[in-house]
Amino acid sequence: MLAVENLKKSYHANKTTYEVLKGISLAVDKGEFVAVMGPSGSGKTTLLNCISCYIPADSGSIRLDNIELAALQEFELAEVRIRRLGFVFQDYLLLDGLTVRDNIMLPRIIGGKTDKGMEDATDRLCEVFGISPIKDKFPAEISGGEKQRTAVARALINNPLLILADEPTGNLDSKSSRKVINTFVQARDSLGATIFMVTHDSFAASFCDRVIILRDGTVWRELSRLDKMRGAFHDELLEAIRLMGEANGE
Ligand SMILES: Nc1ncnc2c1ncn2[C@@H]1O[C@H](COP(=O)(O)OP(=O)(O)OP(=O)(O)O)[C@@H](O)[C@H]1O
Repeated sequence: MLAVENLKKSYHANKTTYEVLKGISLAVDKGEFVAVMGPSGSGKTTLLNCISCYIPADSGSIRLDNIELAALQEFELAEVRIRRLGFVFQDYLLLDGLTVRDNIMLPRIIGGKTDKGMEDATDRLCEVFGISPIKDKFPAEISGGEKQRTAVARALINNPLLILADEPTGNLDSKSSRKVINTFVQARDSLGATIFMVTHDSFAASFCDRVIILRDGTVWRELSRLDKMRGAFHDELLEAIRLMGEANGE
């Protein structure tokens, strides 16, 4: 589904070059829910922005369903963003002037696919995520959890190959965070969605199938949940984070 190989990216500021991604390789399989963690400055957002086609990498390869993104022209990358990727942001980014239903349909409208199928797909997503009763409301009239479910439904409307989520649990408490993560788990289990999520939140990450930990622009460690209980996987993540802190002399 997603294959990243030896990805490198530097920023240049004040005549200095900052090497941020130093040869990242990773893969995400169809139907997997994968988290990327790592200390501040380890390159998580830069990696996500490269996969999102927002910034070009310096070298290396990103293949999405066997399409090499580096080989695409700008207009083709825009097509990938609109049709092949779904995005979920920390602040939901719903449009205040549109109803829940219209917000969900928006990527499809932007992509020019305004057929009858769009309405059916929207209604189906509203049902899956339990937001049918509020679909004619506006964002100001719904709860935080309902906004997040709307945002995840919107990310799924074009049947994307991959959902990219940037800190979706942000500063939420663990109860709200759990509701958000349940929405992703439901998207994976009911709709076969593939999800790649950047997070600082080990609790949220402990619901994932796999967690990739970055350190200083490289993949430091990958942990798979396999058949472990969530709590045991959370402990394993906390221990890995502690070990990384020790290795950093913290
Ligand atoms: N546009 C830019 N120009 C110069 N340096 C940048 C730019 N964007 C990011 N950086 C630097 O690259 C490094 C990695 O940034 P990035 O945002 O990818 O890290 P991160 O792991 O997502 O951090 P955080 O957890 O704090 O969000 C940081 O040292 C940052 O200062």
